[in-house]
Order: sequence, then structure tokens, then C-alpha cells
Amino acid sequence: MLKLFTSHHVASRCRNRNSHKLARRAFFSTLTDSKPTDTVSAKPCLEDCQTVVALPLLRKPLIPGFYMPLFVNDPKVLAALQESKSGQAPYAGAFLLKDDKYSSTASSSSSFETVNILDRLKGKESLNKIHQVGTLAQILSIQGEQVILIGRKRLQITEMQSEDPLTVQTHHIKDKPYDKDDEVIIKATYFEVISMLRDVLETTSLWRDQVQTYTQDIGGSNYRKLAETILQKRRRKFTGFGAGIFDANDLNYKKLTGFGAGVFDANDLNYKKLADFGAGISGANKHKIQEVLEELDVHKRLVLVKKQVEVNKIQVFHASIFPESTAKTVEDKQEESGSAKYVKKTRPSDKFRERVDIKLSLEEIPKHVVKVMEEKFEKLDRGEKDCRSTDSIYNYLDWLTALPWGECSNDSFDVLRAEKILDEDHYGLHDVKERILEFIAVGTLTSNPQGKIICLSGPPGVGKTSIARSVARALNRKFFRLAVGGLSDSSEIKGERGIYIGAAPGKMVQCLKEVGTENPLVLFDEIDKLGKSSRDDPEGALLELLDPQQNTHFLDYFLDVTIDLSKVLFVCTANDTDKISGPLLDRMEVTELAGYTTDEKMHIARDYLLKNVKRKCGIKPEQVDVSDTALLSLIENYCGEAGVRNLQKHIEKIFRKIALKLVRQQAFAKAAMTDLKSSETAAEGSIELTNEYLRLADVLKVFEYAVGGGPTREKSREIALKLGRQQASTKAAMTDLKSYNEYLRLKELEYTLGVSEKSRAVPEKFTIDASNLSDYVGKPVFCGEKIYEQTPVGVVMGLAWTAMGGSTLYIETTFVEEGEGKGGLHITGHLGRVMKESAEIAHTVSRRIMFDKDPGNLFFANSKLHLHVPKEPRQKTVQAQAAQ
Ligand SMILES: Nc1ncnc2c1ncn2[C@@H]1O[C@H](COP(=O)(O)OP(=O)(O)OP(=O)(O)O)[C@@H](O)[C@H]1O
Repeated sequence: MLKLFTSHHVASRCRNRNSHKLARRAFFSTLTDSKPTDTVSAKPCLEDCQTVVALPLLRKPLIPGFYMPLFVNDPKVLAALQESKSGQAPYAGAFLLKDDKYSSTASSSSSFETVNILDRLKGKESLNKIHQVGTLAQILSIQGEQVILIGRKRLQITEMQSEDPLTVQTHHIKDKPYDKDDEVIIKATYFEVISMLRDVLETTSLWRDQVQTYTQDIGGSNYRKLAETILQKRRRKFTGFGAGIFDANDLNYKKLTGFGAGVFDANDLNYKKLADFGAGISGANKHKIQEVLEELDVHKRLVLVKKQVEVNKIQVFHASIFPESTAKTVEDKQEESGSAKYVKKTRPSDKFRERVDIKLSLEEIPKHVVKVMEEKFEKLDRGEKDCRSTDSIYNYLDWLTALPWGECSNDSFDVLRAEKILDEDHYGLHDVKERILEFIAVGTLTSNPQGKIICLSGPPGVGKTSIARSVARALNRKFFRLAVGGLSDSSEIKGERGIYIGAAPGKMVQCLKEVGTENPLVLFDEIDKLGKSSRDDPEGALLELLDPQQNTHFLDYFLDVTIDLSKVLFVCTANDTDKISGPLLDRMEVTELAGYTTDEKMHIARDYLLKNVKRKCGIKPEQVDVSDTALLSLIENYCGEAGVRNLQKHIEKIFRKIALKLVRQQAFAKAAMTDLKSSETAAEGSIELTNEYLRLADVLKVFEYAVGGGPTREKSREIALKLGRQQASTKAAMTDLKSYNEYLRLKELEYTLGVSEKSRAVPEKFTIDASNLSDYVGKPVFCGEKIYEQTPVGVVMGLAWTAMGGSTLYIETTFVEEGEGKGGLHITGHLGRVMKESAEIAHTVSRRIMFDKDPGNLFFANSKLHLHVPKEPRQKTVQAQAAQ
């Protein structure tokens, strides 16, 4: 019957009756039987939960009855947990990892257990990496990536159900029944543990929050509150059990005493509970706690706990007698459990030590870096006399400890999701998209997506930079763009040596600090325009970065420690790969992006550029309509380009103009309203003035009446005169008022008309078509492709390829003068070395043919010819204009 109540209800009833016994029983039943609470789930059935999502734990196993906050970074696992929580069985399985190498900040006081190693635990072997005995954990709350669990029962994995997310089939394991004869021994051990625990708890604040959580009445509605409190406190980096979830003063020792006293009348459940409780609050090594979890013999379990509590008790006792050594004891203890927590808060290096402890995973930081850190910490704490060198150590540590050692974003190797993202952001570009999907596919199969450096090559504005950004989004990696065009100093990449004043690390280190992960996508933009100077060559530095053989030990001169950049995905862009040096090009896999056809540009403009620009300018889609003819005209007559950057700029120009019109209209209306309001205020002021006149006139009338029957006529006359004057001025005021009112009425009318007039001037919807396009973007820059209706003699049309894309061009030749020995070719215009040579060869070949066919013809020998290639092939040439 009691089990039907939440412990909270029962506890309040118990308080009324002043009976603790009932409350204790209710508490046990809540923990033991896990009856559902109204806020957690409708009706979760504990026994039915055989198939659960397996959560690998890094720091310690989850003991039944204890809460555990977790960070779960894997979206799939989070989704599975969400689903369980909202369903009938809000449970998951919590299993300790066998291998220590995964442990992140294994500090007993660190904020959260982190389940971000899930990606390293894919596949069947993942099952071998976790202990087979774990805990059925109830999911109390999920907020973002933060999940709060409470342990319920022991579980054993029987088989794996699915790999991603890791789901396992389990069976609930029960404690071994113990012999009645053994009960005396168990009871004795039980009392020993109770008394030891009580001693420890009375002399130290360690574990108080755990005790509080374990022993308080966790009613259904209190679960959420508890979860929130835990999260809040953890977020504020309340570390250590002592500074834990509740104020230490709140701890009700009577409860613990009561808990202990409960043994006299309790059934055998209490032995098990106490063993779990002791294991949970002891700061024992995780493997020892796992031993307790796996131990099904209740007596043996109690003995294990007793040993651990004994160690704790000695430590606490020692600390109370030798306070000097307290910090050391705690430090030792933490070191023992695999963490390094720096207790003293007064050292100059504490800021950095804490940063390393809280933010980073010490075990993930390479050993040589840890060594350097320690040396610098000591140097800083020793305090150099020269404050300049202290400053430089401080600056150095600020960089070194801010790097994301061991922090990686989870790669998303979901091909379908990636395809969707790439299509969402870009039209066409099939080759690039295919290459990226191949990369993801290899990543899925090998869990190692590294390979050659991708180089996207093509004319400007074809989307090289923006597709790289989308790739980062598709892979769930951070994006960092590094423009290397014109970069001529290798220190920009490799950093400056610390001996220089104001030295700073190179761009790569800055990138890692900024993105906060070890595996971002770094884009080297315009690598073909890499600068060079006589004294420095940044290419060598880039080679070191991009070469997979070398970048595992990339040395930044400022940090002077090697960094592993092998997890970074490098992508480069170039307009012309011919300008990239051989060794650099050799390390890349070039993917060409050709220019777009008019049809493709129309698609991009309509489906991507228009939408993006509208959104950026804050214009609603229904407010503007750009017709296809306008877009076509923009493409053909305004933007002679292979990409779409100019087209985008023109569209932006149109929308900026429309935005100005809309805003101006709103500003007019606003100003008119303000004017109207101020004229109303003026009118009100004038009315008040006139009312004062009228009031005065009334007073005068009364006065006139009173004086009318006054004692002296002289006096009356005098007053009457005054009255007459005042009446006259009142009348004048009345006239003024009337005319002023009339004036206001007219003014108001004028404003109203004005406002509506102005609002009528701006249409509600703007339509841009070929007819009004020039109002927004000016006159067309380019004319059609065909300059000549009929190409004149001496002019030929050619096809050209440049880094800017493909184009047509006219080659114009004309005869200049004739005279003996004057034959020759004068070349001008926009020609490269190869084209100049071609023109000369053409001249020689023509002369040779003429000589063979008609040796007497001296045209080439005596005629001076001029060949010209206009700079902008599509703009009208002088000759063409003259010809027209
Ligand atoms: N296929 C496409 N689909 C949608 N938008 C595109 C496409 N190609 C280019 N764009 C858009 O054109 C604009 C210019 O692209 P981007 O800056 O990436 O060009 P780029 O090739 O890197 O040029 P550059 O060589 O000058 O750096 C971006 O806003 C981009 O979104």
C-alpha cells in the first residue's frame, strides 16, 4: 500500500504524526521498486526494461540509488534517450569503461561524467570495452546535452542488439540469498559500516550532498527540481562533494542516524542498501566500486565497503589532526584516483591549473606538453624578478592552456544528411558534392576520414569558399577560413619565437583556440596567390601543415611544443592551379569547378541568391518580385562572369534600394505623426490660454455686477472702463481662438492628406522586370556577345580561357602601311606570352605559304600589320564602334 505513495507525501504525513519509521520505509520502497513518479513517466515498468541504450561511463560506475549527471554529445544517443524518456520506460543502461585511456577529467570533483567517447566506441568490439555488469538507470531529465540519471538496479549484458546507438539486451541480476545463520555476521559488519560512516560524516563535509540526495524524500514532483538544482550547481562549477548540491547545513544527521537505526526492524533490503550507499559515497577507485557493483554476495559487498570506508575514515582523522597535511592528503587521494586537482588557490598559476583541470582532459594532453606546462607553472609560481619574463610566461600559458587538447566535435558520417545539407546550400556542383560524399563514405567504413587535401579550383564566385563552409556543416565540424593570398611571411603560419617582445603564435594555433576543437575544417583560401619574398618563403610552412607525414608533429615557434594537426581537415581553394608550386600541388587532390551556364545561373539566382538576399535585407518574400527577364538581363548585360558573385552583388543592390524605399516611407509616416501630435499639443495650449481669458471675463462680469451697486459713481465708472477694456481684449482673444482653431483644422487636414499622399507614393509590392531594372542597377555594362553583324576582313572571333572563366574574344588585324622592307607585325592588347608567340607564328606561317604559292607576291615583305586583342573581349571595341 505504501508503495502507491510518493515518498514526499508519506514523509509529510509522517512528520504530522511524528513518526520517522513510515517515511523511511516509503523511501526505501521508492528506491527499490522504482514506482513511477508523476513527472518522470506515465508508467515505467522496471522489470520489462531488458533492452536498453548502453551509456559508457568514464569515471565511476553508477550505484543504485545515486544520481549521475552526464554530458551526451552523440545526437543519436541523445535522440534514443529522449525517446526512452518520453515513452513508457525512461531507462538506460550505465556501464563503466574497462579501459582507463578513455577517462577524461577523472577528478572526483569534476562537473560531469562525459559520454563523448561514443564515436570511438563504434562496432561490435565496443561491447568488450565496457564492463558487462552495470546499472539500470532512470532518466530524470534531459536538457540539451545534459542528462541526469538515477541508478535503479544491477544489470548484466546478455547480447548486443544494435551498434549505433549501442543498444544491449540485459537481464536484471539479483543478490544471492544468504543463509539465515550468516545473518549475525552480516549484522555485525553492517553495524561496523554504519558507525564508521557516521564518524566520517560527522567530521567531514565530504559526501554530504550525496547523503542528502540519498536520504531525502525524493517525491515525484521533486525529481525535476532536484535535477535542475544539480544542473545549476554543476554549471556554476560547484566541484567536490562537500560544496555539492545542497548547503551542508541542511544535512539532517538524524536521518542518517535513523537510517542506521532502521536496521533493527528492517528486512534484509537494508543490508544491500547500506553496501550500495557506502560504495557510492566513498571516494574509492572506480575499479573498486565496480567490484562492489559486481559482488552479489551481500556480506562480501559489505566487507568491501567497510574496507574502503575504513581508509576514508583514517584519511579524515589524519586530516583533522594534521591540518597542514590536509591539502596533501586530498591531493594524494585525487592523484590516486587518477586526477590532478590543485587545491591551493593562491598560486599565480592557479588560473591555468584550473583551466587545465576543469576544461581539458589531462590524459588527452600529450605528455611532452604536460611537462612543459608543469615547468611553466613552477616558473610562474616561483616569480621571476624580471616582470617582463613573468608577463611572457603568463602570455605563453594563456595560449598553451587555451588550446583544445583532446576536444573534438563528433564527425557526422551520415551520407544522407550530408547530401541534404550540400543540396540545401548549393545548386549543381555535382563533382564537388560527390567527392565530399566519397570522403564521408570512407570515413564511415574506416572511422578514419583523413586522406588527401582537397583543393577546389575554379573561377571567382563559383562557390568554392561557400561549399567548403557547407562541407564543415555537413561533417559537423567547426569552420575556419585562412586567407593566404598575399601572405609572404612564414611566421604568420609558424608563429614568432617567444624571445621577441609581443610575439604571438601562428594562425594555426589561433585557429585551434578560436574553434575550440582539434578537428576543424580549415580552408586555405586563394592558395595560388601565396606571396613570396626574398627573405622568407611561407610555402615551406604550408607544406609542413598540409603534409600528413609532418603535421602530426607541427611545431609552432611561439609554443615551442609540437601539436598534432592530423585531425584537421584541410581544404584549399585556387583560381588557377598552374600557379601552385609542384610540391604543394602534389599533396592535393584537385577538384575543378567550371563556370556556370546562363541556365545554371538562373537557377542559382532564383532558388538561392534571391532568397538569401531577401532574408539578409529583412524584406518579406511577398514584398518584392523579380521577374525572370530581369534576372536574365542581369546575367547577360550586367554580369559578364563565370561565377555568380557579381550577380549576387547586383541582386543585393536592388534589394538595398527597395529596403531604403520601405524604410523612408515608414520614416515619413512617423515624422508626420510626430508633427501632428506636436500641433495638437500647441492647439491644446492655445485653448487653455483662451479658456483663461473666458474665465477672466466671467470674473469681470461678476465684478461689474457687484460694483454696479457700489458706493461711489466715480469708482464705478473707473471700474466699468476697465471692464470695457477687458471685455474688448476678451473678445479679441475669442476671435483669435476661432481663427486659430480654424487654422489647426486646416493644418490637420493638410497633414492627413500629406501622409496619405506620401504613403501612396510607395507601392506595397515591388516588381522588378527588364523595363525598370536600370532604375535599380543603372545602365547595362555589357552588350550582346555578337559585336559585328558580319565580321569584317581582318577580324576573327576566338575562344579564350582564363582563370576568370571561359569567354569569346575578337582578334583584330589591320594593314598599317606599305614600303620596301617595312614588312612586320606589331602586336598590342591583352595577350600573354603564349598568345604573342602564337600571333608571330601565324604571321610567319602565312608569309611562308604565300612564298610557296606566289613567290612574287611581296605583301608580307613590305606591309606593316597591326594585330590587337581588346582587353575586355565582350565590351565594344573601338573598331566595332567605328564600324557601326
Ligand atoms: N552553386 C551555387 N549555389 C548557390 N549559391 C552559389 C553557388 N555558387 C556560388 N554561390 C554563391 O555565390 C557567392 C560567391 O561564392 P564564393 O565566395 O564561395 O566564391 P569563390 O569561388 O570562393 O570565389 P573566390 O575565388 O573569389 O574566392 C556565395 O554567396 C555563394 O553562396
